[in-house]
Amino acid sequence: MEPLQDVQSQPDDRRLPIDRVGVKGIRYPIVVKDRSRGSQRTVASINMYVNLPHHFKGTHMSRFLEVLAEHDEAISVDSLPDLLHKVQDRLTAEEAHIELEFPYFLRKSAPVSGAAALMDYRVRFIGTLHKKRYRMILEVTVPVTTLCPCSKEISERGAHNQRSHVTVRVRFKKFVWVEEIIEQVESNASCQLYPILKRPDEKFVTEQAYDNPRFVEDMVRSVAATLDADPRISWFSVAAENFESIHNHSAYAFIESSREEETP
Ligand SMILES: Nc1nc2c(ncn2[C@@H]2O[C@H](COP(=O)(O)OP(=O)(O)OP(=O)(O)O)[C@@H](O)[C@H]2O)c(=O)[nH]1
Repeated sequence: MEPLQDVQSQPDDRRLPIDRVGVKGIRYPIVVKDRSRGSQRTVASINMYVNLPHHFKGTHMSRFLEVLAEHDEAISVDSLPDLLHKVQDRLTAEEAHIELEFPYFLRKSAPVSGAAALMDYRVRFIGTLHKKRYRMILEVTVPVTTLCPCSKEISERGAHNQRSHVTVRVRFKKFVWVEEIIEQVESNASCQLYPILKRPDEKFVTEQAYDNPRFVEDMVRSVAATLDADPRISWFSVAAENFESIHNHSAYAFIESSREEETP
């Protein structure tokens, strides 16, 4: 058989380097640290990219999957730096990026009945290796209940409330558990969510939300204050989106750490 053309390796004369090129949406089994059970198996959607200098026509996409396939133990936060190094080497790139997004499951017991089941949280690990500089962001999105302080204040009866998503991103110098971020967000909400609620539980969460009204601004300020006080955290951002029950749009607030992103 005639040797096959290696189009990707051909030159390109447009003098336009590409910041990120690679593969998106690979579904792959991973193992993540679980504070109560040691580890948890889940399935991630993985994106892998490298930079591409202007003089190359294309990157070698099969090599990203080869790096994954050759990684014979489960992929975890600990293996992220090694994976990034392997991608950088195999693709002879200056910069490599790996993003893992996956459901993280926590067993939660209802506040009164104790009825327990698993609840999922969206977690992302976003790793970058630029030359020899490794940086990683842990992102956790926590769904909670918020009840509106204004609605409660001005209404004779009840107050509008809704499910909200609070998305926390952190860079850390010392390990931070996913569970810690979840707890920080849930403890600052009008009320946390539960997979199972019997009637006594439903009464409890209804009244707890009413007793703890929170604007979207309250959510981001109280979570930001907690993260800012944590010496392990070198940078953070907090975004809160209330899926308002009285509008066909959301309320939204965002705070980013005033600290410079310290180089690890
Ligand atoms: N760069 C690039 N590759 C693509 C594109 N569309 C498909 N491909 C991939 O091209 C790959 C084959 O190219 P390479 O990965 O270089 O395969 P190869 O040349 O046989 O392998 P190497 O010898 O390791 O380079 C296939 O896995 C396709 O998925 C595209 O738009 N850009």
